[in-house]
Amino acid sequence: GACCSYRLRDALHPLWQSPLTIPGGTRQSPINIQWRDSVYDPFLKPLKISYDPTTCLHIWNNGYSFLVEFDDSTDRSIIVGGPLENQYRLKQFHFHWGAINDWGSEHTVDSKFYPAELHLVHWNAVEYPNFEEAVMEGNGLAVIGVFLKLGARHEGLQTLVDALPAVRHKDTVIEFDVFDPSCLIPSCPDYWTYAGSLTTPPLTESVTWIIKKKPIEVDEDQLEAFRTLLFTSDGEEERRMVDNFRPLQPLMNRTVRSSFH
Ligand SMILES: NS(=O)(=O)c1c(F)c(F)c(-n2cc(CC3CCCCC3)nn2)c(F)c1F
Ligand SMILES: [Zn+2]
Repeated sequence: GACCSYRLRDALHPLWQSPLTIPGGTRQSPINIQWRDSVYDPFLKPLKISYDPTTCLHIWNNGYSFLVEFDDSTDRSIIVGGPLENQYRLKQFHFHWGAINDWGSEHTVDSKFYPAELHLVHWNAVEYPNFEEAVMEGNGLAVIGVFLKLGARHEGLQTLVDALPAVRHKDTVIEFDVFDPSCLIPSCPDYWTYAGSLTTPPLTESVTWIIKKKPIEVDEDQLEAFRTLLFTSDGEEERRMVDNFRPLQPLMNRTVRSSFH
């Protein structure tokens, strides 16, 4: 009947083609972070981040976002502490952004969107043999989320922006051999944390999310540079890579904890 076709049409988001809500999903991402409902947890440790810039490998356009990938064959770029029981290895980082500055982030804070959001994806190499297996386990991944807001030009981001024309089309890649992503993470230690999922296929419920309270500032030209990328391969009809964020998911029976009062 009309109702179920409406639900089905509504659930198949054009970008992902797969259902937007995972049947039986109880810890899906992204979510709205209601600041006053977050619970201060005094037992949360500071997050320790140690990246080796020479583990950077390449930038590639995978048709959802542009990913900067790292050599995760050793423990040279890791995070530990915070809400995490183990240390996690950096695998890649990427961004989500909007067609205009009014939206673009995946998480929201008190229902406010930022124009973009950075995700640094790490996996639990203590307990699992590789990233692909870790993606399927409840404590397999840890993703640091950093909001981007419109403001001053970000010099560290500019080296990335300068490389984007070379990965304009889907499935293009360029070598990117030295980059320290900690320059993209605010020095303020405050974060929220909650149990969630990948926001792209396979949408598995394997992510401990660590969302930094403080955004980084980037300027209009840098956001516009993201919007010059394409979802499409060379030779296909061009579709601009914008609005590559998943809609908000129900909080269900979850509490967001804060590392700060
Ligand atoms: N937004 S997010 O939640 O931070 C986020 C992530 F956490 C990810 F892990 C990925 N991810 C997806 C794959 C394909 C793999 C292909 C082989 C099977 C495992 C997935 N590689 N990394 C991702 F694309 C993404 F957007
Ligand atoms: Zn992401």
